[in-house]
Amino acid sequence: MAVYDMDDALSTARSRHTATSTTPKQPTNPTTDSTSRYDRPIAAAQEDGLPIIDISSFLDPNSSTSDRQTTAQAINAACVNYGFFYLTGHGIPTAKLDEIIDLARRFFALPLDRKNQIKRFDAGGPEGGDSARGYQGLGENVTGGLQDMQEAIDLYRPWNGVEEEGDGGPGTRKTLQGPNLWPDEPAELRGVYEAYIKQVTEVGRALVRAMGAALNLGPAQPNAQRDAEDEDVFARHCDESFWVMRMINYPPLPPSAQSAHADAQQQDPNQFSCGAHTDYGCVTLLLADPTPGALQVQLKDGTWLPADPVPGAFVVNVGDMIERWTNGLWKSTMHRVIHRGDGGVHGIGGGGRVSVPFFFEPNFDALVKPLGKCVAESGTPRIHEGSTYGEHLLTKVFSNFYYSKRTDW
Ligand SMILES: O=C(O)CCC(=O)C(=O)O
Ligand SMILES: [Fe+2]
Repeated sequence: MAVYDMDDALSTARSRHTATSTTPKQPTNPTTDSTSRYDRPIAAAQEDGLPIIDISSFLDPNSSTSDRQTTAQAINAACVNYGFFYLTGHGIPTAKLDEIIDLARRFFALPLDRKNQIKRFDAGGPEGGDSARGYQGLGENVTGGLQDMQEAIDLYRPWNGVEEEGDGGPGTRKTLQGPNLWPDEPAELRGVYEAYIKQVTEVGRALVRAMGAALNLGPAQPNAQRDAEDEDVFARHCDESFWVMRMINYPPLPPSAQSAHADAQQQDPNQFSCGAHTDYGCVTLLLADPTPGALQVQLKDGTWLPADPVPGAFVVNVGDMIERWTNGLWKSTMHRVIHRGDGGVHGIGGGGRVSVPFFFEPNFDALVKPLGKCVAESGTPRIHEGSTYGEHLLTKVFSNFYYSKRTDW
């Protein structure tokens, strides 16, 4: 990563965060023609689930142009209608995916003091934390101001820029500039995950190439400029992807205080395993255990569709940066997780649901602004003046953690 002025990025991020936190949120996926054009796709998803897309033609250098076009068209339809789809043909064996889930589950089954050996600490503090990497216990993650019922390890692309001294003086760090904190146990976790990150990064690269083709941006010219608006524009801006990977365990949500005495089925509507949100970056490749009914995706009519796992497939969604690049032609769709524990118990961990999302993101210093062709096609003014992915990420890191823990969990 190129040298990056962290202080500038941080102060821009802080002011953006303050400015946006008071702005009412736009309705999800507004469309001018939501009663006609989108009726059928909504009904289709409600009956058949989200579309399934095979990405193999963008991973195979010998695939035919027509196979790639078919895939690209399917991606465009899925992104216009839902912003979510299942991805197959990625080439990562199902046994490897199962191992990733199993290793995460084994980590979460450890006693809390062992998990806290890789605890996330605030940047600038004496523990050398960077506010982002490491283990966070139940209730530390916050979405929309509410605590999520989850524990997680957060890993990021290693920081390749200059490492500056944190605000607390020598030995302290700036936000995101620390090393990843890998657990010692299970001993094989780190090696297996590092190999997986390489594989899933290749899938992310193929996916953003397919997305450029899906938008019909036209073939890349040899020696094209980084910001040339051709079908490789996303791939160039993600060539040093500042990826994020989370290992998450969601214990079943507890019954609310009132419902414990009244109707046990009735649950606190303000409690979420992960509150409704959009993802920050480019594309998310979500791997989850087989628990049904946990992840829900908001359709354009406002209803919530369960996105249950399909064996061997990733659940993919586009994030805020793709929405910005496409000037809203493809929306970064709201989703949430509600795991009540009635879907059965999976191995160790007492009914916890485990997922491992991989966020394939733009480069930290990638300047993301609406593409001219998408602005013209959307027929609406530019939705954003443009800023770096790093600035956007920092606003999210600041709004994501809860510093005074609830004690009733
Ligand atoms: O665990 C899941 O199913 C989704 C997690 C998620 O949406 C996220 O971490 O952004
Ligand atoms: Fe998400």
